[in-house]
Amino acid sequence: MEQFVIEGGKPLYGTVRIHGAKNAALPILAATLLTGGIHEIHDVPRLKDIEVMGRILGALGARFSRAGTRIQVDASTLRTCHIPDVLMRQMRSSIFLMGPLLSRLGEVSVTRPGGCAIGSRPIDLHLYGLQSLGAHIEEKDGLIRCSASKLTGATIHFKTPSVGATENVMLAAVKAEGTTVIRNAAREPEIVDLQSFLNRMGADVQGAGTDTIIIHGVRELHPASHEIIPDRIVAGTLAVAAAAAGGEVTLTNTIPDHLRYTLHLLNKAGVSVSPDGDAIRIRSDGRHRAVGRIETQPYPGFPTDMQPQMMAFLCLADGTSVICERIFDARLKHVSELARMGADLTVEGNTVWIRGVPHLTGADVEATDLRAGAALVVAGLSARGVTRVGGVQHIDRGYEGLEEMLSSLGGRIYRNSRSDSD
Ligand SMILES: CC(=O)N[C@H]1[C@@H](OP(=O)(O)OP(=O)(O)OC[C@H]2O[C@@H](n3ccc(=O)[nH]c3=O)[C@H](O)[C@@H]2O)O[C@H](CO)[C@@H](O)[C@@H]1O
Ligand SMILES: C=C(OP(=O)(O)O)C(=O)O
Repeated sequence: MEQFVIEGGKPLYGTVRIHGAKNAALPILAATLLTGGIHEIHDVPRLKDIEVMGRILGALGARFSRAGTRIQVDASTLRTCHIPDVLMRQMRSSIFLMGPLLSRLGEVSVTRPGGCAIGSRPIDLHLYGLQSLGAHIEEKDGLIRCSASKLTGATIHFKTPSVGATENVMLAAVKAEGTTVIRNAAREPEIVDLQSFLNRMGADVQGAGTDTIIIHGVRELHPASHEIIPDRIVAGTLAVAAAAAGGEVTLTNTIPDHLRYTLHLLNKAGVSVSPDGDAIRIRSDGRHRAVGRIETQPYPGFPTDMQPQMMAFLCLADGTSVICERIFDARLKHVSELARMGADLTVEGNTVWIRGVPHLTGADVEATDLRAGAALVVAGLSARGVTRVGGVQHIDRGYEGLEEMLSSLGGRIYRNSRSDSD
């Protein structure tokens, strides 16, 4: 098992380019199954989840190849509609394959997806959406079989906005007969990116980024070329790391508007934030103030995927901040790890009171999921002494070479193999 070893207390200086977004790339790669021919996707990060998606596409019969940050997929040779359980379990995004397989082959069989252990994460909205388009769904002995002789457009009203369910329905509906309307759709930028890719393939999708998406079914799609949007969570994590450790960092290849809420909070805490075109400059002396009460919300609200990192930052703020996690029911596992580093945190239900302390102290901590791991890295960079963060495999799901990006900014962080006796 690997760990990050971090010598904290060093300010960060320099410029770093933000890679493409995992959460945009994954549904777009799933979309390549909708038709045969060679698709070309650019700026796809090298991440564990992308590798798993490649393995799934390969297991389904598609050809998947990477050259640098460009991925080519050709699904002309798609030969099965079954995804083995061992692959389904490796990430949440395996569920995105349901929509395209149903559309292309008229059937799909999967088991429940895996993903970060951050809550119960049901799939009822995915199944409701596909059923509304005419799919017959049966779940028996852990296997979900979904079939449809024909998909027909429908109006789908989600009881809560779900990023994944919105994307799955878009993927299934682009070739359905007639018009599909998704109401109370999720509005995340990654959904807008999926819409752009689908429209490049010849689909007719409008409204992504609002709560109503309208999809007019088309008969044919064709392969397309597309560049993935920058990862707003990676950018947000580096911004928060620079704010916590102090220094001056410029992030390039960003869409500052996608980070609006995170940047607003940093500003409120007294950090200097200057967006300039596709760049964002963060300047901080490492001292900042509490931000009051914040709640995670669907986009454009404060993102749950930034909650742990923001909490790590606020541990060092002057005063008390309160964070309420409203999207996932078990996304506070970093709290006990931050406490090992001297953070003063009190949890009640899904709400955490964060009383700022003058400094954190290096400790041995464990990443239990992707963003919890990122939060511990942020804490380690700003702590006094040495922090060892275990569970690096979770961090590798969402950050390409996080330690290299931070080292290039002067952070003292390196990857180490850990033996059980350590
Ligand atoms: C690959 C990807 O894009 N992952 C992101 C996606 O996950 P994901 O798409 O899984 O998250 P959702 O937007 O679906 O989840 C939002 C809420 O809806 C609930 N829900 C979801 C589906 C369902 O069928 N039933 C149901 O009740 C969830 O439990 C949660 O409370 O959006 C999350 C919320 O922004 C992010 O944290 C994840 O990083
Ligand atoms: C929770 C996340 O990912 P996933 O939905 O793939 O588990 C995340 O990116 O923070």
